[in-house]
Amino acid sequence: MDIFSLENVRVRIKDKMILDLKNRSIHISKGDVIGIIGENGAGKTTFIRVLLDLIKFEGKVERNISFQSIGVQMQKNGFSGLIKVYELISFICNSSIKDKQLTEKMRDFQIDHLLNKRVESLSGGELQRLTLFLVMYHDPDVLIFDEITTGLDYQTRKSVLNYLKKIINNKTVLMVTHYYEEIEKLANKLLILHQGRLLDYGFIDSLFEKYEIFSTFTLKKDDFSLLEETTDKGYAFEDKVVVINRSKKEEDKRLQIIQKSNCTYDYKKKDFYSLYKKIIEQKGVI
Ligand SMILES: Nc1ncnc2c1ncn2[C@@H]1O[C@H](COP(=O)(O)OP(=O)(O)OP(=O)(O)O)[C@@H](O)[C@H]1O
Repeated sequence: MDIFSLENVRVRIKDKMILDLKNRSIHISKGDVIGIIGENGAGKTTFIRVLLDLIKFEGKVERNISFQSIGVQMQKNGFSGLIKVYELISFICNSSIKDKQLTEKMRDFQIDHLLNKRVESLSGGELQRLTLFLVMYHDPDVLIFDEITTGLDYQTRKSVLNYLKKIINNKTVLMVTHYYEEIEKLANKLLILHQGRLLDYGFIDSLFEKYEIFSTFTLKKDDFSLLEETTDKGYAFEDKVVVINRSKKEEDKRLQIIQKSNCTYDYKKKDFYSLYKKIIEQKGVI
């Protein structure tokens, strides 16, 4: 069953088209966990705002779910920083802060010791735990996260991700992110936007197949010459080069060369950086 379906959606602000899904239809089904990616200004937040009816758009959006069943974390949460944590919780949860069930849940999210703090004084990790608690409190069927781990340190990000992995079971999830590891860990579908246009949308495994990425080797720039005879190109990335193997046969051939030379390399079965690069390239947007 489709939870959301979009046809021909366009968002125009003044004369600028900031989301243009003309002639495109997008179906989001129950149980999909979708990573939404694209560079800054690609239209990711606008897409989410369309789903939630928070912005004026042309085209058609069907929602087979009530807004009460959607839990949303947005980049700008709109909480006043001056409000105390316990005030915010009792307001959003519509319950006394002393309620037994509420207290247990707060303990689960490790926010029970933050109740008397002002929201503005919370650390990034504390604020994200509080946000997740508020998003999850009514146990929504659909979860929408707009950069849930941005600004968190490595350790906190890891623990938020582990937590998300546990809670998203059987839920439909849309997550805007700039971190490929989040997609790798959680998502089964990918939606790629670029300058307001949809570049592709589909199951991650199908996209890797469609764009012929079987695996990748990442080498230091100086070592790329070793593989130059086996490929016409690599994707430069910081001081490294990524080489895409289109098949197991190509992987084996290159692995032999790499191992003979003793150079250091990284191997990835699902390299989202290469997938994104290839999609951008094939759609002619660079
Ligand atoms: N209210 C607005 N008025 C004018 N332009 C807007 C408005 N909202 C968004 N835009 C523009 O629309 C484009 C898409 O914005 P959006 O926030 O959807 O991008 P994004 O992909 O979420 O970006 P980021 O990764 O930086 O959060 C941007 O160029 C942005 O400046």
